[in-house]
Amino acid sequence: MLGYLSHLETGQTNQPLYLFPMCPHFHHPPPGNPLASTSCPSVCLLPPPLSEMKEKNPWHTPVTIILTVIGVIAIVTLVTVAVLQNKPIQQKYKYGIVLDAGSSHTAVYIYEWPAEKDNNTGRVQQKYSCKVKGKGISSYADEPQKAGESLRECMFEAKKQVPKNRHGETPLYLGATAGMRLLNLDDSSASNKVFQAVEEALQRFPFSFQGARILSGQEEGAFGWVTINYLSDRLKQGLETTGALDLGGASTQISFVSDSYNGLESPKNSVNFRLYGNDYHVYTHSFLCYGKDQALGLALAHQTKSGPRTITDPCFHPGYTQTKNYSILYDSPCVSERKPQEAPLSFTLSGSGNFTKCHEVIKSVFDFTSCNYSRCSFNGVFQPTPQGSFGAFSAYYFVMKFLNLTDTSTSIEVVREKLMEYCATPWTKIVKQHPKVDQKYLSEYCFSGTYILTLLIEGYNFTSETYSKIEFIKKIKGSDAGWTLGYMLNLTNMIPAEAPDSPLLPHAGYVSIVTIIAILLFALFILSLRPVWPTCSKQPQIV
Ligand SMILES: O=c1ccn([C@@H]2O[C@H](COP(=O)(O)OP(=O)(O)O)[C@@H](O)[C@H]2O)c(=O)[nH]1
Repeated sequence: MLGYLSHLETGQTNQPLYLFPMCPHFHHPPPGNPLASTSCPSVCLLPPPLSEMKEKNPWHTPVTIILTVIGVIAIVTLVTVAVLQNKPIQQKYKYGIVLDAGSSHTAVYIYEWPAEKDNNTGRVQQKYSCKVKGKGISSYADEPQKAGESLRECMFEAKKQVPKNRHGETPLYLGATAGMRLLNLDDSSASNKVFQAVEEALQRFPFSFQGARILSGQEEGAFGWVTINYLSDRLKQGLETTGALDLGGASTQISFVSDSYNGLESPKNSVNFRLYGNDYHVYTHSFLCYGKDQALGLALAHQTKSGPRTITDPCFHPGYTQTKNYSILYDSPCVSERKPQEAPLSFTLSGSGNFTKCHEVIKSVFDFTSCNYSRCSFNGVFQPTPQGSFGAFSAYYFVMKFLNLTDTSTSIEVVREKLMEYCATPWTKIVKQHPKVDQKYLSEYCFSGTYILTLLIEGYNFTSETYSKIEFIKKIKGSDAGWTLGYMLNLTNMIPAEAPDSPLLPHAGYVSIVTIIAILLFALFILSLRPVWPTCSKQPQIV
């Protein structure tokens, strides 16, 4: 047992001097009773006489002190180096801008991704979006300059959103869809002038402008499919993919992977991708003129074949009336050839709000009779049976959200009943219920809802079971569903064909393991000094 009272050895003081460096809570014994058990609860190290201390206490030998200091420094260095070496580089971002020049409007999207992750995607996300005021660029055919001007406000905003030092290296793309496809069909010179005007306008901004062009329907469908599968991390993880349903104003796209489609039957509907080491054969088709605005035109053309002055339209609410100009309606190349001879200037449309009849009118704009393939959707277009889950976005979402029909666990029969009730609601009541909604949009929801249901069920052959696998979506993880992100990922080569080498451990895991090992090493080092540890006893000190 080691227990030392210094005064006995030194005899220098009357009051004993207790030196218990290892027993910090040990207090001086009560005066007059130096032997009484004191408050040191258990282990006590009574120091050796000062003269012996240097020899007997290993903590005080220079070698031990030096070793301990070196050990601590080594561990601190190891952990610091590990942490710094593997610390993600300060989050610096890169940016890409895509303008979606749709038939009804243009939207500007800014994407950002960590600068060091250029080639290891799954990290690109939408930073900002801006809806350009006014109509789509195709509606400026007669005054192309205004198409360029219309983009300025959102582009100035984009300039503020992207840090100045990144402006020059930020790619800027403009992709035009069905509105410009139609204008190009109708009047290619007007379409070129619109492009010239928007290019001139975009070149004035400090970004790296990569050109403006019309996307093919196939690209629009395929990049929408890439976007939603990228955002839901299905591509990177090699999971079963989700189909994409995109409804625009002038065209609509369906894209999905089917076990029964390898691209041999109707190769024009096949798009192949190799992404993150997986091969995808995607079926895709874009129906020009079957976006919801052009489909309404088709339905109206069907009802005005004979050039009447009035029509009773079942797709509009009872009490709704509108005068429409024949030449405006038949201006679109989707219906221009069907313009009735000797039609008056205009006709008056009166709503009757009858879902069943509206469904019949809408069905008449589809051709379900011709099919030269094993199976078709409509208009003689090959399509495998829908398979797996689907994300339905753009106007699908706007319309179904407004009608409160985004819950696809609701049976198709119930959806029909709800639409029936909604269409039959008098226009005055609808306006009262939605005073803030633009009346142009408001008047068309009965038609649009009925059109969506017809397109999905009769057009694409969704059944009660597969309908329930559709999810109406606007955004995924904060980024809008649409073709723009997929388009940019493709053009910037940001989805590698092969799976990137992933680090063995994520950064946090790596740092934890290094820290735990360092602590264990330190503990082992301390334990290895055990033979030379000074000991302490619970027994009271007897002097
Ligand atoms: O808040 C909104 C915004 C858009 N839309 C409709 O969604 C469609 C989107 O068309 P876009 O111009 O984007 O598509 P494109 O025809 O060029 O593919 C159009 O019918 C719009 O009227 C809508 O119903 N609500």
